[in-house]
Amino acid sequence: MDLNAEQKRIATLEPKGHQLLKGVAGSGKTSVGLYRVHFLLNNYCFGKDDAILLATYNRTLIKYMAYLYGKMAESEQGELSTLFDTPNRKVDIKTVDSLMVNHFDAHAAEHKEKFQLGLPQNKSYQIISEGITKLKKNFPDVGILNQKNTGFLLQEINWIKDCLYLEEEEYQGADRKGMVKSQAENKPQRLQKNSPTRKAIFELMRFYDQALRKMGKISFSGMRIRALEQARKAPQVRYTHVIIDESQDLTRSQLLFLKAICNQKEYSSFVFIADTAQNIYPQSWLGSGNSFASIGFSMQGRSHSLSKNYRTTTQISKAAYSLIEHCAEIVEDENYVKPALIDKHGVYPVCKQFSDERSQADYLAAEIKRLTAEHDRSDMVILGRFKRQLDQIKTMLAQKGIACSDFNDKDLGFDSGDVKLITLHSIKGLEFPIVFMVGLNEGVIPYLPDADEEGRHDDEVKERKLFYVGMTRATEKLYMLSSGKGSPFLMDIAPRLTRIDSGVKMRRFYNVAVDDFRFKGRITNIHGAEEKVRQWILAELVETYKYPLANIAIEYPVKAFSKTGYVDIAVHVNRSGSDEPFLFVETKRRGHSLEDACEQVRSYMNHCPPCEYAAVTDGMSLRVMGRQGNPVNDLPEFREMWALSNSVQVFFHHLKRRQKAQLCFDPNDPTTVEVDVNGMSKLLKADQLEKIPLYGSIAAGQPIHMNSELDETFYLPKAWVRGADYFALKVRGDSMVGAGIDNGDTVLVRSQPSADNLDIVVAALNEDATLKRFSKMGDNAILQAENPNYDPILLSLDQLQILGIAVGVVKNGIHK
Ligand SMILES: Nc1ncnc2c1ncn2[C@@H]1O[C@H](COP(=O)(O)OP(=O)(O)OP(=O)(O)O)[C@@H](O)[C@H]1O
Repeated sequence: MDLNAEQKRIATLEPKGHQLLKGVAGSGKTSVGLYRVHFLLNNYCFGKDDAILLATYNRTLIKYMAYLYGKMAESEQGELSTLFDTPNRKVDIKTVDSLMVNHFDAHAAEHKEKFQLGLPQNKSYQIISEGITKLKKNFPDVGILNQKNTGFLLQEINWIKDCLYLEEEEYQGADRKGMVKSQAENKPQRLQKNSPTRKAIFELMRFYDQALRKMGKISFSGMRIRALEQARKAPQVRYTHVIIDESQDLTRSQLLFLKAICNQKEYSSFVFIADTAQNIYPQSWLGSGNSFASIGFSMQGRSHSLSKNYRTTTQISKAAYSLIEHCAEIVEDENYVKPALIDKHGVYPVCKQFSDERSQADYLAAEIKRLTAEHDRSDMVILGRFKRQLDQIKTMLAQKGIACSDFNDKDLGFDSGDVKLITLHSIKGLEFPIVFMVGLNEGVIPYLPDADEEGRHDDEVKERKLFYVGMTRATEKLYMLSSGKGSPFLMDIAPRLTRIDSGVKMRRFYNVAVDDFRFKGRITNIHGAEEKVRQWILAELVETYKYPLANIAIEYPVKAFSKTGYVDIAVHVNRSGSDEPFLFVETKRRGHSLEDACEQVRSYMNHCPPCEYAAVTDGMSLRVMGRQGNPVNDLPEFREMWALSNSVQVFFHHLKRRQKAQLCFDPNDPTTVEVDVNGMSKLLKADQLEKIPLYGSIAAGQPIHMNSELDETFYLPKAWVRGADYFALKVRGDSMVGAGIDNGDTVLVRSQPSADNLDIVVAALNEDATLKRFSKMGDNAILQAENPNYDPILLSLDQLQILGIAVGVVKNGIHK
């Protein structure tokens, strides 16, 4: 992978103080950061005390960086400096917290303290709960001191510390976006500035800290405060250049820590890499409305942006953008960068809803097994909002023989063979070819456990960003699955950019406005749940599958014995001069079982022989079957030929390649032929077709063109008959039935005077030409029929005149 010109320009800018590199997900920000390390190392790192720090958010991102660097190294042909394989004395690629922990340890040693870092969440909750009981006596009117708010209060305490509001006064005056609660529901109330509520919370923080200290413990936010103090006083290292990836998610204490360990040389530099659309943590400083100026930097004239998303396909990129494009808080942020598309086409994301976890897991298992034919399982990742969702999926998939590994396991690399399980928060910054987002349900994402209207909005924006982060991790295929009522975010993703299943053109369910309903006058229950599904399918048949509305009927009567049933939707097409039902669709309300509907529609199809396809759907799943009840992946698209009153369909079998195709044309104008190979149809016009002379019989001893052609016209795609002369011959008799060539068929023959053993040849014999299987025996030839009723013909080679070999057969005759 080569960086583009703009990326390289940014990566090799002369280091001059601080800079901001902003850009959309997948635009190569991390790649540029890595390249810049190489550039700085070779050009601005010669002093004895010079060193470079590339700071990341977590450990998995370091693994990811090694993988990205490897990709770049491949095309730089050994030019890139070694950063990962052997440690470089002058370059540190580390998580911010690991550096902070080192400083914290030094701080503890200096102060002769001993703390154990972190404590289980249930223990933290217990302490907060005790604090609430104790403080309630002093603050009886502060509603927020309620056992129901334990989780919120713990988060608030960590936020205060991460923001370094170490004095109550500072906290009392701080802007606190998104933490507003409703009194009526006995939930936390607005955290008004200079209020008893804030005083109570600050007191609770003191209580919590003391309790921890007594236990010999310290929280991560507490650790960071001490680390910063230590770095300001006695930094363990000083970096000439600091590059901070994912800086939008760092806390104030982390950012100031990095500033404290930065050297102040003439050529020192400090680069923030950020994407505000991907800010997902509530404690983050820059991502929560605070300016760079608040940490002592002015970015005016110092920012560079990257807008091309190289990671995902155009389809995934567009779908992800449609999720955020109407969210003002995201797109109106001054550092937001609008994505630009590059030409990387793939398949549309699948958006699918299930009624429960079990059916979601069944689908997931089937899809993983199907995809295993083209992908390694290590290419696949399952993303959940919560760890508990992933644990459940893991168990269910294990029952189906699919092993999954938690990505957070320390020893798990990118190329471990199992499907990986990762939470949405932990996948930040990474990428995988196939991403399954599971359990995207209402109440799960956005997850807003204790927010009221005002607070809800800010939290919801963060959750929307989290969803966006998940979507933008997929390089090739994205699945968005829900196992109950779907997340409202799914409805915000433009339906035209999603599909109801893989390999299907149908877009996922969407509501059609009642004003736009089709067949309005014939609907009995216009507001019925089933009607919504029918209107969606009708819209899809017309808009996606291109069936003219004139070819569609609803409540189509089908006589089954003495009863008449009514099919929800029937599509008819014009073939061989008459209108025939071609496709039946039964619709059910969302979540309704499809089994009965399948049975019903199959029975309709059986009582209506011309009908070739049947489909059933409840808006969540689509099942399509062929005439024999055989499953078919997708509905066929409308073919222009079906609009003609006289269209004729013939089947072409290529004898050599064993391929089949369907040709459809109007005999009055055979210079337009629709060719369908394996369900892929193409309309070919005169300049793409070759007229093939068609003979009824061939007189021996004459050049072929001396024979008289039949009136019938016969055109085939030029691509099939390139590079040789071809003619067609009408078959009379049944001598070749064993080769699939029947009386009345037409064979396509390549003119040539010789044949290989076992070719089917057209050979001049007596007065006529005959079609037989050829084999050579010394100086003789045997012409063998493919029908035991006929004897082989033996003749010497010099008696035999081969006119050509049969390469294909057109069934049904050319005319009907
Ligand atoms: N110029 C390029 N040509 C081809 N591929 C590129 C180019 N730049 C980046 N990529 C690829 O795009 C993908 C995303 O790169 P990278 O992780 O650096 O982006 P990012 O902006 O940091 O993404 P995010 O913000 O989502 O973490 C990687 O697979 C990378 O190899």
